[in-house]
Amino acid sequence: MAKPLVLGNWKMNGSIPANAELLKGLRDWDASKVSLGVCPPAIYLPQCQVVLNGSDVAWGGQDMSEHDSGAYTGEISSQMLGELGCQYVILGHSERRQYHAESDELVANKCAAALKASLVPVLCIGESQAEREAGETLAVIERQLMTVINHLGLEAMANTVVAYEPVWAIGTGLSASPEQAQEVHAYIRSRLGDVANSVQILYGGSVKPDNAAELFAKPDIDGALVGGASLKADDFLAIAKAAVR
Ligand SMILES: O=C[C@H](O)COP(=O)(O)O
Repeated sequence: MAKPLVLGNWKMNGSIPANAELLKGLRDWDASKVSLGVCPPAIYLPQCQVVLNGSDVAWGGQDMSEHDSGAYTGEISSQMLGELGCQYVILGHSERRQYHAESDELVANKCAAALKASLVPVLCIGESQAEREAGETLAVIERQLMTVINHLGLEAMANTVVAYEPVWAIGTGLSASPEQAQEVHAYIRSRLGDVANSVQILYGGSVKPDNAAELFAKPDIDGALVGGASLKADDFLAIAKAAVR
């Protein structure tokens, strides 16, 4: 079983002074039992690099272009994230799929570009409330996941992280129950063939210090992709401590 991983997705939050305070609270983390990382807005990546360099805490992007370079105004490339010392890049987050019309194919292309630049893609997949109510959860997961697996090949999946994020649980305070999450995580693992045990499968959606331990107690939940609760060092560290096995 891979080492647990707890990643913070700051989304479009932060400021230089607030980040300084938050990063100061995180930088002494000892990653021997649980890996920890933050994904700030891209403009704050240099600040993270300065503060976290030499620490056990990793950092990464929240998105990137599928292209290497060129006339793509507003975009950031995998190489640029690499230059800033990023280890991870979140791809296919439901907010990108919803507000920027990202398709499964585009997300698969971005995952391939990330791997080419030696970044670890954190592939986000998950169903909407309507899809869950219609009994389509596993069909949605199958479609989103298999588009990427078919594009990259199973072997390359060993260098990725998968995050199950039910859209209805994101930012709502309504986490999936440990049993609901475990069912989907086990399904994801079953589709990863020979590399299943090397892939960290994270849960995301209203993870807080008070529900993290029961989620992490499930056998196929290897950590969390944390939104709101990653903005306070104490809460984020409490979640990371709950992931210690
Ligand atoms: O990427 C993180 C997820 O969207 C979860 O966000 P949340 O913890 O604020 O619900």
